[in-house]
Amino acid sequence: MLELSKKISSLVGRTNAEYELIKEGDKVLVGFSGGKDSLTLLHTLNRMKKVAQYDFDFKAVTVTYGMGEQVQFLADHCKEHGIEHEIIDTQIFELAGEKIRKNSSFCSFFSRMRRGYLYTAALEQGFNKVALGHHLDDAMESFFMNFFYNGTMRSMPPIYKAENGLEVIRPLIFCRERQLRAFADKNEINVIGDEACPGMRFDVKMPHARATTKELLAKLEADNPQIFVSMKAAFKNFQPSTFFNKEELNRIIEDEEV
Ligand SMILES: Nc1ncnc2c1ncn2[C@@H]1O[C@H](COP(=O)(O)OP(=O)(O)OP(=O)(O)O)[C@@H](O)[C@H]1O
Repeated sequence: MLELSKKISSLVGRTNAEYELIKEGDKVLVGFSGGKDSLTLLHTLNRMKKVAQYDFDFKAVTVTYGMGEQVQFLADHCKEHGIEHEIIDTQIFELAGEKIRKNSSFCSFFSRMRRGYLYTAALEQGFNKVALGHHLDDAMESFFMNFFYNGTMRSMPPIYKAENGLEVIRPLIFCRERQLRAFADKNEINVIGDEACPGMRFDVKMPHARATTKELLAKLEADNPQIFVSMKAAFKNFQPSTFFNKEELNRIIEDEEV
């Protein structure tokens, strides 16, 4: 078994208990890109399965995009560690065609399509949960990107129910990206790169909003090393009555009148 830091295991254990992510009898399909995040997720669940008091099943699934990706080493890696694994080959890249040439939101296209394949596989094979490897840096970057560029305040919850009935879980949501990178480095595992989306493996740069947000957060953290602790606390201490949403404010007034 790979060496998993106690910090990651206990953080994931606490997140799991707090949000009831994985429970007795769950069947969890794990999105496994081969990147450091989903790799850590896979090995954390593998360990959890061995030590947890409750029984659950999981399986790793890798979606390819029809870009000539070499993913056999991921299948070999899973086999070596006794983890069930499936590769789903798709033509997402071809479908994206025009969008990628115009460089218009191809990342979200890849992500939406990939999600679709993961959901379909989960539903067809009787899984009730889909686990993704998003971490705290992802949640914060996503929040600030939406805040600064899209006019919404939204992020990535540890658990939610999709319209198709599947529950999507993010067991690493309180882990820092650097902890996950350290896990891959320490175990000398060859991981797939950190690109924000597969199209970037070719010639497209990291999307501007993401790059700017990442940089900004890194600068702020250099000034205030506790900033992620505060942001994480803020995400649990959300006070909608202090914003401008009229329905929310009306709801509060109506509640007070009752
Ligand atoms: N090709 C894929 N096949 C299956 N699941 C995937 C694939 N790509 C991403 N995922 C899942 O979606 C999650 C989020 O993907 P995204 O590309 O945003 O993450 P990432 O930060 O690059 O993560 P990773 O290091 O795991 O690649 C991943 O952690 C993984 O669980």
